[in-house]
Amino acid sequence: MPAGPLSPSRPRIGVLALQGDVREHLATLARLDCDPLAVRRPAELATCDALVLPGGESTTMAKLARTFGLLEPLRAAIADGLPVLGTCAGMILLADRVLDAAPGQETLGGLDVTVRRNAFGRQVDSCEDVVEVAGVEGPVPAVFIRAPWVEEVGPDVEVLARVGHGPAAGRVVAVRQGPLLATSFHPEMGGDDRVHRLFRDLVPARS
Ligand SMILES: NC(=O)CC[C@H](N)C(=O)O
Repeated sequence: MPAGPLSPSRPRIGVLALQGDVREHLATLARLDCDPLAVRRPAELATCDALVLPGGESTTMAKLARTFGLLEPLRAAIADGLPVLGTCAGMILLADRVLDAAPGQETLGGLDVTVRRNAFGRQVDSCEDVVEVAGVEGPVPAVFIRAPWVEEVGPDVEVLARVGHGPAAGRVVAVRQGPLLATSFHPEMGGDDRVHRLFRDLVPARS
């Protein structure tokens, strides 16, 4: 479904389009009942009912967000309760605390978690797995690419998924805090829309 006019019921869901796997998220959102929009400017962000922070490189995205004058508007929108889905680098951008951050690396924050960048180590730079995600029926395909994991969660954060087996078994890879949802993996690459649907369901209908 291509981006169309705003309707009373179809929320506009933006994808931060500075770097990373923007197209995959837009394609996934286009299959849901919403109006997807690539967001590069504060004026575009202001029209969104929700936002996806894609996977890519969190340091680059944060620098570009500052260059494009988006860093403060994004922080303000999150503080104001904008529903946000952060995947992989997007999870890092949402995190309040980052371990193994690049020197001077900035985040948007809002999600009361500590994440570790590139946590799975070099041997498992990228891998495909399945995880059980609370709120989704049955296993969800999970593509991990130089992925972070969540090391600590604050009291208001709900753990939605953990790695099921292997050396990283038990590591937290999906969380939710109110309207903020974050995954270590790339749900937009697994050919499965259910994590995006879970997020879509957090977005209030337009009034
Ligand atoms: N696939 C990804 O988004 C990788 C995230 C990347 N390692 C970072 O630190 O931003």
